[in-house]
Amino acid sequence: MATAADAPFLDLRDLCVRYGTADSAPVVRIDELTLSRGEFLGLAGESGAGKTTAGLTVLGLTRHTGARVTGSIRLAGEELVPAPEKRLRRLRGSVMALVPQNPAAAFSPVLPVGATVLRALRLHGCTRAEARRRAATGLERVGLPVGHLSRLPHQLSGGQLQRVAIALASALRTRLLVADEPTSALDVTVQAEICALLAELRDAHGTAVLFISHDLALLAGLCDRIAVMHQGRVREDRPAADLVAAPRADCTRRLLAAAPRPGAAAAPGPGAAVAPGPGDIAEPGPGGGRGEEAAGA
Ligand SMILES: Nc1ncnc2c1ncn2[C@@H]1O[C@H](COP(=O)(O)OP(=O)(O)OP(=O)(O)O)[C@@H](O)[C@H]1O
Repeated sequence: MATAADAPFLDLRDLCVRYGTADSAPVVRIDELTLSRGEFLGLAGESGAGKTTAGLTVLGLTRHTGARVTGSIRLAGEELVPAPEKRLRRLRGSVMALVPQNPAAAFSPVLPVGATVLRALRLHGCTRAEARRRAATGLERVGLPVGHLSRLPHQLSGGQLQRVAIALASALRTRLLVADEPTSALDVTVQAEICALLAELRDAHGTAVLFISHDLALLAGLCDRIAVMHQGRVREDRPAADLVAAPRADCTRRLLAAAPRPGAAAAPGPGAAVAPGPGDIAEPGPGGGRGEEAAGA
């Protein structure tokens, strides 16, 4: 018999996100998507596929932009879709957090980054001394001198700021990170360092990571599984190595073809279709199945 310990850490069911009226077309419609403790799940897809909307909805952040969310998001067994804002605020930081594409937006431009870090730690129950200790350990873990905490955001590079954001997640012992294209503005070397830090965070705290990117080669090197979205739906969700070695959905093939990278995931073979296929274009009906079926796999 399944026990609570077997249950996925994050479990999305029949998740539907709409903007506008209740009968507007959904921009996200995920029948099922799960993430285990300590797992790295890549969420891939072309621009507009719904990746960011899905990630922000998990954190309860699309409510603020007028989204209508229905269905179920369970985090460690707790249902979040109808959860009060106060509860979501508490969970953000202590249990789940966002590593954004542009970390500068997460820090006040007029305060030293350390002030933001210490404030977040204090909000989540740390004493002043504990907050200072954890902030210093977090900075050390991401390889930055503690003195960087007294710098303003514009005095740090994009990669350094991203490290501070990860140091904060580490200091808060976050259990779920939604990383939304966290390395897309960084050069390849810094990108690799940030990915290594996320892996360390997983090892230190069992943090699960939902890593959003259109770059399948990057995801293949980092993630246990990859789910590929197209037009709001998950078209395939499989172990990363299998998915890049033998893509099933047309949208996956297009992503692979668009981002070949030496030494990383192989581009599809010459026979692979890269033009939109029927599985991508056809919108399955409301009772439509999961991605692999929609992709004609
Ligand atoms: N606040 C909003 N109001 C209305 N529509 C929105 C809003 N936010 C997103 N959308 C729409 O939802 C769809 C999915 O957008 P989303 O940003 O989630 O895609 P994405 O896969 O993350 O794309 P990208 O890789 O370009 O960031 C798009 O059609 C977008 O226009």
